[in-house]
Amino acid sequence: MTERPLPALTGPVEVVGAGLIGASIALVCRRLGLDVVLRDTSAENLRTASGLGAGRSASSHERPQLVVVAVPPAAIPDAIVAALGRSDAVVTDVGSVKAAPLAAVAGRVRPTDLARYVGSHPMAGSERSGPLAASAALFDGRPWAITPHDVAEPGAVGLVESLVLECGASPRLMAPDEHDRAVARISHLPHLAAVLVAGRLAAAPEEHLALSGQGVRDVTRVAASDPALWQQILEANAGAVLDLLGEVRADLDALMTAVADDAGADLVEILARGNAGTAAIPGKHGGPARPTRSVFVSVPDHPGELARLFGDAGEIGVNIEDVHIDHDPGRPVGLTELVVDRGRAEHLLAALESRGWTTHR
Ligand SMILES: NC(=O)C1=CN([C@@H]2O[C@H](COP(=O)(O)OP(=O)(O)OC[C@H]3O[C@@H](n4cnc5c(N)ncnc54)[C@H](O)[C@@H]3O)[C@@H](O)[C@H]2O)C=CC1
Ligand SMILES: O=C(O)C(=O)Cc1ccc(O)cc1
Repeated sequence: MTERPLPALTGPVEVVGAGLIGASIALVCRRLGLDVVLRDTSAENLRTASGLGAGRSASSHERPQLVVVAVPPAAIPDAIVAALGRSDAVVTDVGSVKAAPLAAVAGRVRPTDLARYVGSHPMAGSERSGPLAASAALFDGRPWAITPHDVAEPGAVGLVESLVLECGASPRLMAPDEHDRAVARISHLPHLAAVLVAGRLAAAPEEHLALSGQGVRDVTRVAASDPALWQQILEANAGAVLDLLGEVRADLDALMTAVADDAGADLVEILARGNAGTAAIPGKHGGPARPTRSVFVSVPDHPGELARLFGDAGEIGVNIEDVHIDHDPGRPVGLTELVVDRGRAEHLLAALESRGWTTHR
């Protein structure tokens, strides 16, 4: 991303908040052989994260090179201020919103200390929380925003960039305000859309739910996330989220009119805008979106079968872009969706069938 040499991440790295994101970063740092120091207000999460090999409990006299604040959004400003006061380390946070915490910190620390703080935000995670959901592979190939403020030290920005690269992620430098508008669009609004759709399901008749397929699962997955976390995220980014919700409200009115009036052309235009939106999402590694197609394969519920399927796809020479497994515990097979390059899908289907796999077209 930049031409200048980046400062090496040598540790110790201190992680404040050893939950999903914090423990995942800690696991990466441990894998690099760095000394990792953990802090958490939950003794249980601290014990679990240490037990998973994410690091050791902090003592009273740590001298970290880098502190990563990974606590819930509402606790972030206090935790950054405390970290800046405890040592002379570079401090970053991984919070989902950047401008409001920065303003809160800037009002409470000296400019020389503020210079050591650089916000960041990994665009990776899950609907699960806590250290048991952590993984050193969480950030592989994902974008990770770095949001320097005007007086941030270049060396501090560089060290955060080094962390991002060591985590296997792709650093994207941007201003905090711009970041917040971006995540309102690509994360917070999608989350709320998922919540609204999922909200129609909780009290739905069982025979309706029994027909659920992959579509409803795709659209609602993130709605399973922790409501307390999301309440804090939305509160911190209310302005940008409200702007988009206003646009969606207008779209919803237009959609209702088009459906009610049987206005086919208007409806097609609205649906086509959805096509354009999905096509605009870049490919996984930041390149242009490549058209993909899903190939569905029945996989027997035996150890090693999934590995055999992946092995066969590899021998057939087709790269798997993404995978979803729909496993019904009551049945001896799982349905596996392999997302592959659209131009290679037919070849994969035919080759898998010739190797004895049951596919679904
Ligand atoms: N969940 C996700 O997918 C993503 C979350 N984030 C951000 O990362 C941060 C952490 O989120 P998760 O790891 O998902 O949450 P989590 O709930 O898994 O972990 C948070 C941890 O912080 C601890 N904690 C709470 N208050 C604390 C305090 N004052 N001092 C020290 N420890 C404290 C909790 O005990 C818990 O272990 C949040 O700010 C969130 O916005 C960023 C990207 C993705
Ligand atoms: O699970 C997913 O796909 C997510 O999108 C998780 C997520 C949650 C919060 C963030 O700030 C960033 C990513």
